[in-house]
Amino acid sequence: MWRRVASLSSSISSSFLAQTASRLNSWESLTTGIAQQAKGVIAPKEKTPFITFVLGGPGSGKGTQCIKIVETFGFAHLSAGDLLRREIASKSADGAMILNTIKEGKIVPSQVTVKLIQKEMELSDNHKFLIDGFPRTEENRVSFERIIGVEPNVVLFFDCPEEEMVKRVLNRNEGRVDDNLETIKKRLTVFQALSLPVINYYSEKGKLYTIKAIGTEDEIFEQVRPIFAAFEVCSVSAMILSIQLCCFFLLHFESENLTTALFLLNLFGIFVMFLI
Ligand SMILES: Nc1ncnc2c1ncn2[C@@H]1O[C@H](COP(=O)(O)OP(=O)(O)O)[C@@H](O)[C@H]1O
Ligand SMILES: Nc1ccn([C@H]2C[C@H](O)[C@@H](COP(=O)(O)OP(=O)(O)O)O2)c(=O)n1
Ligand SMILES: [Mg+2]
Repeated sequence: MWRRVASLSSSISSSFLAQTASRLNSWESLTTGIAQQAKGVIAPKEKTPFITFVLGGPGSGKGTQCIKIVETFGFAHLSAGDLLRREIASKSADGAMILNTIKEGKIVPSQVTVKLIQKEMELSDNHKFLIDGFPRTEENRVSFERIIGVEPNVVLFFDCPEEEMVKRVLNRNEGRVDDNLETIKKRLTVFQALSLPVINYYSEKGKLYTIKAIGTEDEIFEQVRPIFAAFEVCSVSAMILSIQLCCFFLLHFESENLTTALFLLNLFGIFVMFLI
């Protein structure tokens, strides 16, 4: 299963060790919550957040796939673009600046966006977050790490040809100020220059899952589904293994045969976990 997931992308080039370490950390997040706590975000909550960044060019289908991930895996969906548009609509102090930046196809200063994301995370009862359209720059990424204090567990990259993205954006029909040919061209240049380095950074860290974002919405989701399904399987396996280990130590002094049997069962469990 793990190798099948990895083969989804030619750009998943990181070492097995990096991926295993990342997964072990994620198991903690999904099960026990003993992993490092995020500054200011989850102090009052029991579980460590499980964070997925959803990246891709404009119109690559991030928002569309996020809806499906939420339905299937129960994440909270935080769209950076939606949060910024809400700021514009609320006529807040930053509203005019955000509107001009978006019209120009540029990126809003990180501190503004990260504060909006942080507020939503604090308000949410969920501990699994899909952060859509963020980080779009290295500055976004560093600012999130500094203010929130955690790294993502998973980074999805929806890889879509430019001409398809342009076609989709021009047909989006949501009344957005940036859905016009002039702005989309600027956004694509910004994506190449500022967002691709972030994607490469996560690829090197072994956290990137590249999705070929061409085909029907359902076909694309069939590439996304196994990624989260594998994390769920891992968290269940980790729980089973913990229970087995408890039994092993409890029964250690009771019966030699039982101890040997449980020891072998544990070895088998570990073997299976590294296979999936
Ligand atoms: N697989 C797909 N094929 C064709 N159109 C799509 C597909 N996925 C999404 N769309 C449409 O393309 C537009 C952009 O999708 P969206 O999810 O808003 O992308 P993003 O959030 O990456 O900008 C929307 O109108 C959406 O309905
Ligand atoms: N991290 C972010 C995300 C979005 N923005 C701004 C600039 C983007 O062009 C707009 C729209 O972002 P959004 O994610 O909604 O755009 P798409 O869904 O990719 O078309 O918001 C930003 O400045 N910083
Ligand atoms: Mg979107």
